[in-house]
Amino acid sequence: MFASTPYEDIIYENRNGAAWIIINRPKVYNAFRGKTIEELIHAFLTAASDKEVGVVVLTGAGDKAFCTGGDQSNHDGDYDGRGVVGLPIDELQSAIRDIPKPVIAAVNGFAIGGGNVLATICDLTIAADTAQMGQVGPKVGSVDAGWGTAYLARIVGEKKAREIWYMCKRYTAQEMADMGLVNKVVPAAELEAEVTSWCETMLQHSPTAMALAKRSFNCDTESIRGTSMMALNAVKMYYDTAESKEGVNAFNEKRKPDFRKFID
Ligand SMILES: CC(C)(COP(=O)(O)OP(=O)(O)OC[C@H]1O[C@@H](n2cnc3c(N)ncnc32)[C@H](O)[C@@H]1OP(=O)(O)O)[C@@H](O)C(=O)NCCC(=O)NCCSC(=O)CCC(=O)c1ccccc1C(=O)O
Repeated sequence: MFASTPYEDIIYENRNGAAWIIINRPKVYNAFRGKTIEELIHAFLTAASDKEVGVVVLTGAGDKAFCTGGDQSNHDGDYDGRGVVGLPIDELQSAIRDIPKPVIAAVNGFAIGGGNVLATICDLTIAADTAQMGQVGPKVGSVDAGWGTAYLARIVGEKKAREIWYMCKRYTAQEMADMGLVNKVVPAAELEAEVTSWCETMLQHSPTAMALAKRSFNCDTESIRGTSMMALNAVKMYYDTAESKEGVNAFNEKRKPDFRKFID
């Protein structure tokens, strides 16, 4: 029996002790706006305090995308919500890291931009063989300098992390598994069953031991939270520039950006 909570941009289901949090904006490839982030924070905090929940799954609705980051149609220097850049993205990232339960990213399609950062922060990542993952920030006038860069480097190594950000290529799920960003790749039709099976295994384990393990992993990279917060304020100033806006406008106008004109 599934218990569910009504939200507008996400779906929340308790599936036998696993909270499934599903970003439900398939028309924009599960890009997030302010409301989406607020609902995701609420859902993660709900799962954190629910004694019936032992593990959390983050995924996207439909078969096209896990999450493609900020909704570019709602981005004009600020996004449309609260927080430093109009998205309380820092609070969501902290919620995923801080809840004392494992979080699995079930990557069912594109995990791009801020969506790729969410998959990076989750404890585990299981991806469909059809998924494509990568960064677009420098192509669209943005950067997650903190969790998106320094923490990514802890996972895939400095050279690969720099390649991901500087080249803005799309990688297959298998390429990301080879780099260490994905734990397992499965045929798309088997993603839900595979994730459910990992949840069932972890639900048999001691919740306190699991929580202590997660906290201890986090300790080692905690300073990156400070980098992220500082960078968010720098990114806010960057979002107000014509150079950043050129990236957003180019994406929305479906053309290549012209950044060279901003060289002094
Ligand atoms: C996902 C793509 C690679 C898919 O490409 P393709 O197959 O060619 O399809 P498209 O025609 O491009 O897209 C299909 C359809 O979806 C719409 N769409 C896709 N992504 C978005 C989006 N993010 N916002 C709005 N709409 C989107 C697209 O317009 C099409 O709609 P139609 O109506 O059919 O025309 C490709 O689409 C792609 O690269 N998308 C990513 C775009 C992007 O720029 N994402 C934002 C990156 S920046 C970001 O996420 C920052 C937000 C943030 O979290 C943050 C802020 C400040 C500091 C740190 C962070 C942080 O990242 O943590």
